[in-house]
Amino acid sequence: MTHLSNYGNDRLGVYTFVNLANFVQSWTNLKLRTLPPLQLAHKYFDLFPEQRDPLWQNPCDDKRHRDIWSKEKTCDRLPKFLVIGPQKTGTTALYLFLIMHPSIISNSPSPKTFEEVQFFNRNNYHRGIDWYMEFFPVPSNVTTDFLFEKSANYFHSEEAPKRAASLIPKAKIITILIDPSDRAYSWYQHQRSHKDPAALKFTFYQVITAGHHASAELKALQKKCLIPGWYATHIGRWLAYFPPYQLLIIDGQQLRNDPAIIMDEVQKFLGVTPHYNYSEALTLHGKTDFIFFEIKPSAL
Ligand SMILES: Nc1ncnc2c1ncn2[C@@H]1O[C@H](COP(=O)(O)OS(=O)(=O)O)[C@@H](OP(=O)(O)O)[C@H]1O
Repeated sequence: MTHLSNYGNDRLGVYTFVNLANFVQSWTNLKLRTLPPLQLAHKYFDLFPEQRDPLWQNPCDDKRHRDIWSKEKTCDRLPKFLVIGPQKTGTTALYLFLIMHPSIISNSPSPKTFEEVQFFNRNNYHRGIDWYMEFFPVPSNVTTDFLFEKSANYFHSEEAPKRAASLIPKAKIITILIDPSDRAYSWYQHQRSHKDPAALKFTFYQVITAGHHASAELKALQKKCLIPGWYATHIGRWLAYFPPYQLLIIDGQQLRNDPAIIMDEVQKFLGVTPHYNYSEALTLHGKTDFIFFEIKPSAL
């Protein structure tokens, strides 16, 4: 985009390239050849395969980019923080608590990806940032409104940290951890309840103890079950792209037992205003397996 706008509409650019080509042709033995645009693109990506995967940056971070971007567009429709998972640690509970806050606004749900946008980890990324920003409202107050997105598979994604850091480098990152064996078991039960044929076929014991000689199906299930639990590896990857003060690790057990204290910590970490009184707003009814709460207007 930048190159097209810089050179395509720029007469000096065309002049420079024509003369450069003439110069090379006259003074070297290099044979210059060209191809139709599509074939040229294929050729280029054959030569530089690492450049097939784009890395989107915030168009508003550079004045030159901002100047050539459409006036109808804004960069304010990007999240200020991400809840990255991992799955089965209480991310839905945290999401529901967060959206109780008057200044915290989630993305609209994606019908295709079970409500989560899953932009940074999957091929949705290739749909581009306009596609992503469509999920977010234009904030009524850029300073005080906190847009966010929860995609629980970002946590263990190889690509997500690098891509997120490129587009939203100042974003805060929230992760929840529980005992990885509890997480794995909860995930396995989740798969069974969703009638995953492999999870229905094998016991949890078989899944976690499968060795080299196990069937490909069982090994694949084991990977999906256990890999998100390699907490140090995944957090290390996020920390390679985000400074530690932008990362909040929540104890999932405490979130379950004492959500108001955790939500106070989250508010402080985000720097969100006004302070929302979760102690008043959340009325837990003794059961920890499900989320029960009442929203009290007096909480503000
Ligand atoms: N308030 C609160 N705090 C912490 N944890 C809670 C809370 N409420 C529910 N849960 C438990 O969270 C588990 C589901 O986690 P997720 O919402 O992350 O699952 S998912 O990835 O979105 O499918 C799921 O765990 P399991 O019951 O062990 O499967 C829920 O019981």
